[in-house]
Amino acid sequence: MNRKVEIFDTTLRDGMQGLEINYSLEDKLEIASKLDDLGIDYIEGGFPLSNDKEAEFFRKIRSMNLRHARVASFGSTRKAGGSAESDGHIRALLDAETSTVVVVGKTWTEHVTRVIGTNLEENLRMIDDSISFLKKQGRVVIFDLEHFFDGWKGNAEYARKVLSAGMNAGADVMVLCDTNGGTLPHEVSEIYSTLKSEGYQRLGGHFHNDCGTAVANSLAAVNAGAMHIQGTVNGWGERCGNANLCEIMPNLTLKMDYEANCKPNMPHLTGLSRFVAEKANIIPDKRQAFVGVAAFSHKAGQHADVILKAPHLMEHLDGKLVGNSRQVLLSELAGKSTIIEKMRKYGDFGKNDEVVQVLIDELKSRENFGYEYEAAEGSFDLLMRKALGIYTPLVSLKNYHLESYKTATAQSNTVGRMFLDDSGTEVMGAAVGVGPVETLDGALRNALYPHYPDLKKIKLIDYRVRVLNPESASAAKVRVFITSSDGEHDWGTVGVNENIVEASWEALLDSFEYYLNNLNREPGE
Ligand SMILES: CC(=O)SCCNC(=O)CCNC(=O)[C@H](O)C(C)(C)COP(=O)(O)OP(=O)(O)OC[C@H]1O[C@@H](n2cnc3c(N)ncnc32)[C@H](O)[C@@H]1OP(=O)(O)O
Ligand SMILES: CC(=O)C(=O)O
Repeated sequence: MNRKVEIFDTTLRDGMQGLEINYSLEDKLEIASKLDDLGIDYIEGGFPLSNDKEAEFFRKIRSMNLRHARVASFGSTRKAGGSAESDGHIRALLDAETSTVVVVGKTWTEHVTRVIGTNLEENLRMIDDSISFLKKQGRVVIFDLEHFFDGWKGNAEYARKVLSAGMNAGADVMVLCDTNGGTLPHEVSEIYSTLKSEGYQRLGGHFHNDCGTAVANSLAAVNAGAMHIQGTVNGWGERCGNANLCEIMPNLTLKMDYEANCKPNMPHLTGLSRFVAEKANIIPDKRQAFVGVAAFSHKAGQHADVILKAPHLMEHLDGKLVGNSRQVLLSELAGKSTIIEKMRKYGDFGKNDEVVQVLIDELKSRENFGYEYEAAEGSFDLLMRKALGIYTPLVSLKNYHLESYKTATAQSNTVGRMFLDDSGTEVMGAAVGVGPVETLDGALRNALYPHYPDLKKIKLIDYRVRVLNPESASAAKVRVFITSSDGEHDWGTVGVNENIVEASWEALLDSFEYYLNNLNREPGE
C-alpha cells in the first residue's frame, strides 16, 4: 500500500481570490458540506479578519456537524514589532473557533524587507511567536510558507531558517507555497528531495497555475515526499488559479495509488465539480480532465471503433470511476462504428449491414451541406428511423404564412398561421409572437395541441444560429440548433437553410417528432 496524502481544499479561501468568483455565505456552507461528503480532510473556510461574511461562515459552520473534514481559518503571522496575543490576525483565528488554523508567513527575503518592512530576524520571531501561541491555544497549525520557491532560489539558507522556525514552533504541516505560480515540476522534485534528504518532514504543497503546471507540481511534490496537498475544486483561484483538486485527487488515488480519505468517493467527483460551477455561476469547462463532458467523448471514427471493441484500449481510465460518462459523437469524422453505437437502441447492427452504410453516407453528405449532428442527436434519431423504415411523419406542411409589422410607437410583432395535413385531415394553427420563430412555434403548437396534448410539456430551452457562409451576406446559409426539454430529458435538433425561418421550422418539427417517437407513441395514434 502506498503512502497516505492529506487533501486540503481552499476553494472557499484562495478560490475566492479568483477573477469573477464570488460565493454567498449560503453557497460557502453548501460547498463545505459537499466537500465533507467527498472525504476532503481540511476545508479552509476563509480569512476571518477580512470581512463579516468570512467571520460569519465560521460561526455558522460550527452547527453543521461535518462528518469528516476539519474546518480551518486563515490569517497572517503577527505584525512586526507586536505580540501574538494582541495581534488582530491571531485574534481573528482564535475567534473563528476552528480546531485548525493556517498561518501564512514570509519566506522570500525581499518580501520581508520590502513588503512587511522588517528585518529577517524579526520575521523569524513573527513566525515563531504566532505559531507557538496558537499551538499553546490547542490548535492544529498549518504553516503556509508564502513564495517558498522564489525565496529558496534567492536565499536557500534563509528559506531553511523559515522552515525550521515553523517546525520548531510546533507547526503540524509546513506547506511550501508557489505563490506566484512560476515554479516548474523538475524544480519542485529537486527541492522537495533535497529537503527530505536533509531531514525536513511534514511537508505540504500549495501551487498556483501561472505556468500551467500546478497539478504537475502537486503530483511531483507528493512523489518527492509531500504528505499534504492543497488546491481548489475546478482549479479556480487567484490569477490563473490554484492546483485543480478535480485532477489531483483522481491522479493520486486512481493512477498513482496513493491512499487518501476521498478515494472511495471519487465516483462523486464530477458531481462536485459541477455543483461548485453552479454555485460560482460559471459554465463548467467541457474540456476539463476527468470531470469535463469532453473527457470521455470520442469523435474520431477510428476511436469510436476501438470503444466498440475494447474501451480500455482507448480510455486512460473508466469515466465511471470519477462519476463521468462516455459519449460517442456524431460528425463528419465518424465511421461505421459510431453509427452502430448510435443504432444500439434499435438493435445489433454490424459494419456489413446496408443500413449502416446508408446512414454513414447520409451523415457525411449532410454534414458537408452544413448540418451538424454532434449536438443534434434528436435529428439524427429521425434519420435512423427513416433509414430503418420505421419513421412516420408527425404532420405534413401545406403552408405557413408569417407577417412581421412594426409601428413608430410599438415594438415589432409577427402574426402567423399555418395549414397542416394530419393523416388526411387539414388542421390549422395561428399565433402572434414577438418574432417569426416564436410565432412559428406558437402556430405549430396551436395546430397540434388538440391531437397531441403531450407536446405541452416541451419547452425550447436554447436556440442558436450560426451563419455558415458569411461571404454570401444576407443570402448566407444558416444552421439553427434548438435544445428542447420536457423537464426530465433534453434533446437537440438542427435545421439548415438560406432562410432562418425555414431552418428553424426544420429544427422545430424535428424536436416535436423526436419527442413523440421517443415516448413510443407513433404520430397519429
Ligand atoms: C498568498 C495569499 O494568498 S495570502 C492571502 C491574501 N488574501 C487576502 O489578502 C484577502 C483578504 N485580505 C483583506 O481583507 C485585507 O487585505 C486585510 C484585512 C487582511 C488587510 O487589510 P489592510 O490592513 O488594509 O492591509 P493591506 O491589504 O492594504 O496590506 C496588507 C498588510 O498585511 C501585511 N502582511 C502581508 N503578509 C504578512 C505576513 N505574512 N505577516 C504579517 N503581515 C503581513 C502587509 O505588510 C500589509 O501591512 P501594512 O499595511 O502594515 O503595510
Ligand atoms: C498561502 C497562499 O495562498 C499562497 O502562498 O499562494
